[in-house]
Amino acid sequence: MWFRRVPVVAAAAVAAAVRGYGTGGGRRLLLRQLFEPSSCSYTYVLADVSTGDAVIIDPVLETVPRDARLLRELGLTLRYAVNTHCHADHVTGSGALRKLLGCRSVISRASGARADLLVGEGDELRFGAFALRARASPGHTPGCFTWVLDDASAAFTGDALLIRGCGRTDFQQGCPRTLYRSVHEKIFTLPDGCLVYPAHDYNGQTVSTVGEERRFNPRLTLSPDDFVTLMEGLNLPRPHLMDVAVPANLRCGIQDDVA
Ligand SMILES: N[C@@H](CCC(=O)N[C@@H](CSS)C(=O)NCC(=O)O)C(=O)O
Repeated sequence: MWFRRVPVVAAAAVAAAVRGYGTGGGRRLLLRQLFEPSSCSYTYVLADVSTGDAVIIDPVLETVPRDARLLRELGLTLRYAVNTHCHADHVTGSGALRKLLGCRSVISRASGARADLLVGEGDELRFGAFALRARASPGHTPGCFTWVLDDASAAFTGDALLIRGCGRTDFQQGCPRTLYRSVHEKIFTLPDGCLVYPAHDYNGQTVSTVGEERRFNPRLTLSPDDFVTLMEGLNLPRPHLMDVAVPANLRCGIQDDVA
């Protein structure tokens, strides 16, 4: 709720206000960034160190064995397997993780995909003393969501905002004008120091900050009209797995045929 239409000037105050959520007991967060090389995808594991409750963001089918092993080794209980959106370049691992570990799969209602939990703006996922809150950030797809840690110290931006880039807008009902508005209104309104963790990187970068992207992102620092022109002229090749990935991901987390 507190995230809705936060003006830039109020962002620091908002961050301070929400630090009260579960921080009194000296909570400790575990955060792991994991990489899948064939699609250059990042998967994130977040957990409350004290309780062992965990969330995984954007798992990839091929790396489910690795991720499940890590969760088991660390003694974590996976509560949610979250998809920031219906990916077009790889099959989600949320269905396989659900089968293996009994977690609940999550995606936005606006994605049109199936999952155990369909979320909307302001919804939150709690894990131990922590929570992730959902901010709709459509444009790459209509169902894209950015998940923000409750103290606004980190944002998992999916394909809406990449490091010095952004998601393409030329398929899956993508819209450059919508993406521009999403990033400016829903991500760039977070505190400068908020860490930006994207779903992909193609240049070996791992993490950025809201302040850095607001200043240096070569696409999102353009005017809205110039951004639209740039995005409409990208002419990128289609992701090679698109025809397999999109139908599989629309069955996100509840497919019986993907082990
Ligand atoms: N070559 C890859 C697909 C690369 C790609 O299109 N990436 C997407 C995100 S995954 S749909 C994107 O938005 N890229 C933005 C950009 O500017 O490159 C493959 O074949 O899988």
